[in-house]
Amino acid sequence: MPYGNGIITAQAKQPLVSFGVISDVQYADIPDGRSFLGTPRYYRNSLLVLQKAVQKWNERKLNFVINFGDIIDGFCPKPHSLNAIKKIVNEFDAFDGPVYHMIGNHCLYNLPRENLLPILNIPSRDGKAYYEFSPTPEFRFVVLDGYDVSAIGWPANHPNTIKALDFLNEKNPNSDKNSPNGLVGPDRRFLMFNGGVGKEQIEWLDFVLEDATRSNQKVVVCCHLPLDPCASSNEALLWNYDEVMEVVHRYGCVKVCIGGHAHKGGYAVDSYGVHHRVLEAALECPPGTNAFGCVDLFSDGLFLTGKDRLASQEMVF
Ligand SMILES: Nc1ccn([C@@H]2O[C@H](COP(=O)(O)O)[C@@H](O)[C@H]2O)c(=O)n1
Ligand SMILES: O=P(O)(O)OC[C@H](O)CO
Repeated sequence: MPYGNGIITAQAKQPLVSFGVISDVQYADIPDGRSFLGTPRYYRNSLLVLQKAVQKWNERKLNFVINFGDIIDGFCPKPHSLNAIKKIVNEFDAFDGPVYHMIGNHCLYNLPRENLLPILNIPSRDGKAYYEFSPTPEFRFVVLDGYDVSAIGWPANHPNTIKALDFLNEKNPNSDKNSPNGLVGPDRRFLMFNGGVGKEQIEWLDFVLEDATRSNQKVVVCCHLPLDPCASSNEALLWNYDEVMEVVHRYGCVKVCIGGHAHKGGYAVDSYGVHHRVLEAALECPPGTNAFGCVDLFSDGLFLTGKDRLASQEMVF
């Protein structure tokens, strides 16, 4: 039995569905490097981490997989971006079931939305990348577009680019808008490599959660950018995580929020009992180690079985 002594194990039930998770693969065919703060990044090894993940997900015959974004790294030489993304999408496609992708900042450093979304098979209208799916009648999964209002990915003259640049100018006094210098606490999220959820998406979220509540469904919210300061570094948070969480808390149906982007990962339960899990990055796995997970979803909780650097976690709803 792979699980601990929690309630889920004690009931020894069959999961409703089981799914794979991975985040921040950030593949590039370039030598190893480091983040701005000096953390090692293994750009080529992340491909091996993904291959190992797909092998495990197939062995376990999981129902679907969710990729939490940043499929390739911003340092990927731009003439190679398209091939690098296709290479990683092909690796995901070796999984024997549906794969749900979401966009991260590094995806958008490489390709504009209009080219990226079809490759990632993200259902889209006007370049927007939020959607939902229901793999079992009891649950809905909402995938948010955290770069809806963003200074990256949209054409330079797009209203969302202009809105994002105005917002950054208002919130971040540094000339390098990726620098959090002088910003305090969660205000350190007002960085160019983050983004926000726009008004139309907020309204859509409200509609979906109201509908889920009426249909007696529970909801898992997925977003590349984390939604809770206690589960993430301040620098990685969604610009308007507070506004999104206000909508989430209006309804009791959201049980879990899962994200990536903050590479060292995290976990917290907020004051409304919503679980927040930020996944450890595949990119930061030294060769020979891994970071991916298999999630068993039950009506009253889930169990995330993590591999190596991705911590296991039981969440009871
Ligand atoms: N504390 C920080 C973190 C980042 N930056 C800037 O963001 C860029 C990307 O950072 P990575 O961690 O992904 O390497 C980096 O080049 C810096 O411009 C920062 O200023 N302060
Ligand atoms: O994935 P990156 O390079 O955008 O890094 C994000 C940072 O970890 C957020 O603090």
